[in-house]
Amino acid sequence: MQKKLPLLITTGEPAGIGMDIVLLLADTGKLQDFARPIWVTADHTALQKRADMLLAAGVLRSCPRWQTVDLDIAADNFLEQMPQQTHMNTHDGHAFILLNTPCAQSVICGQINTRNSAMVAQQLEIAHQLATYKAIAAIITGPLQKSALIDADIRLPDGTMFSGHTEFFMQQSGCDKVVMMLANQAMKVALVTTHLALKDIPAAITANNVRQTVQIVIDDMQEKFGLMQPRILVCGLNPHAGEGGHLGVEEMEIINPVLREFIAAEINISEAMPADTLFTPRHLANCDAVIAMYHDQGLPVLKSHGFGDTVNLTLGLPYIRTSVDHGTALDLAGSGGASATSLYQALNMANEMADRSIVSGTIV
Ligand SMILES: NC(=O)c1ccc[n+]([C@@H]2O[C@H](COP(=O)([O-])OP(=O)(O)OC[C@H]3O[C@@H](n4cnc5c(N)ncnc54)[C@H](O)[C@@H]3O)[C@@H](O)[C@H]2O)c1
Ligand SMILES: N[C@H](C(=O)O)[C@H](O)COP(=O)(O)O
Repeated sequence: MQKKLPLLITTGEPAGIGMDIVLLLADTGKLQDFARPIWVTADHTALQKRADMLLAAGVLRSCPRWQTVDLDIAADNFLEQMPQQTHMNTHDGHAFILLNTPCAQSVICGQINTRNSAMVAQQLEIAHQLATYKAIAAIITGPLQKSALIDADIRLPDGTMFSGHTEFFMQQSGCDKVVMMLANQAMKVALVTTHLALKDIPAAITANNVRQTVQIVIDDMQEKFGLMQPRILVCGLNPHAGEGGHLGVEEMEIINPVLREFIAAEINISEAMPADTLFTPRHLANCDAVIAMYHDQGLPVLKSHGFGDTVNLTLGLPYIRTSVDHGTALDLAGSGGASATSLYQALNMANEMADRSIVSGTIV
């Protein structure tokens, strides 16, 4: 039988709860639910220290066992070495394989230290390289502190400000466009724009952006969720979807002409709808995905229906990437108060997508 490739978890900001939630799932045996090796990127020393804290807090029953691999990321043959590691799995008593990504300075819970931000970025680089090389089935990201990477002057590959995992993986993969989607039991919400200041959003609502977003949502609802004829509802940008042009013209001039192209092609999609009433049970009952124009139009509604139980995923990438729905929760790091449910859901979704996908003839 073909071996299944690993799921890779990046723990993100070391002062936050990324390591805590991995340890919590390891302690309860839930990392074994996926019948795949689990690889984790983190600093070995910081992880051990966090485990000790959680043990002392009484939230871990025992210290999870893991096997540490010291990576020589700078080595030319870094990627060639990695597939040989796939024989290491979770059946030998280890909860996971730790790909050690050392911090520059020791980690203090809840205290951002921008000297450790390069290590956060390095985790993303490793994840991208392993996914591109098809050494892993999927990337599952823990939370990072965007402001820390910005303050450390860590930039996206195109030299612009670091704004999130979504933009990082998009640029590293050479994609022109990807789509942020968050999903829970209540709904799936995809965004036309991601991490943009409110004042910059209208200019980003172009016909091309709307068209690319819709197409990626259709393609990935089919490929990643197995929904061959997805039913999609689309929010307008303005109050009351522009009120016939009296409260904004983006719906009439940009959004609806694009949506009519898809309707003419017999795609089950709405024209722009007033966002205030779109998210009501009557509409949601008859739709597979909502497309919102911007971050805080869609995500607050979705998170109010299941924060902590939601998965963030990136559509349109050449590999599978899911994520937790929450941030670094600096206030909870090391306390045992963090919930690991979103990480579990993100692992579960990535695993299901990997089981469904066939990459280069290899079942991942
Ligand atoms: N996936 C990601 O990398 C990601 C996602 C969202 C936010 N962020 C970043 O996180 C940082 C902090 O953002 P924020 O304060 O707005 O959001 P946050 O999610 O870190 O915290 C919001 C509130 O929710 C609580 N909380 C968060 N996760 C929890 C968990 N697993 N269990 C229990 N309670 C939890 C926190 O204690 C806090 O009270 C920002 O830099 C933001 O950009 C990262
Ligand atoms: N908007 C995301 C959320 O609410 O979960 C969060 O900022 C993370 O984004 P990235 O996955 O791009 O880092």
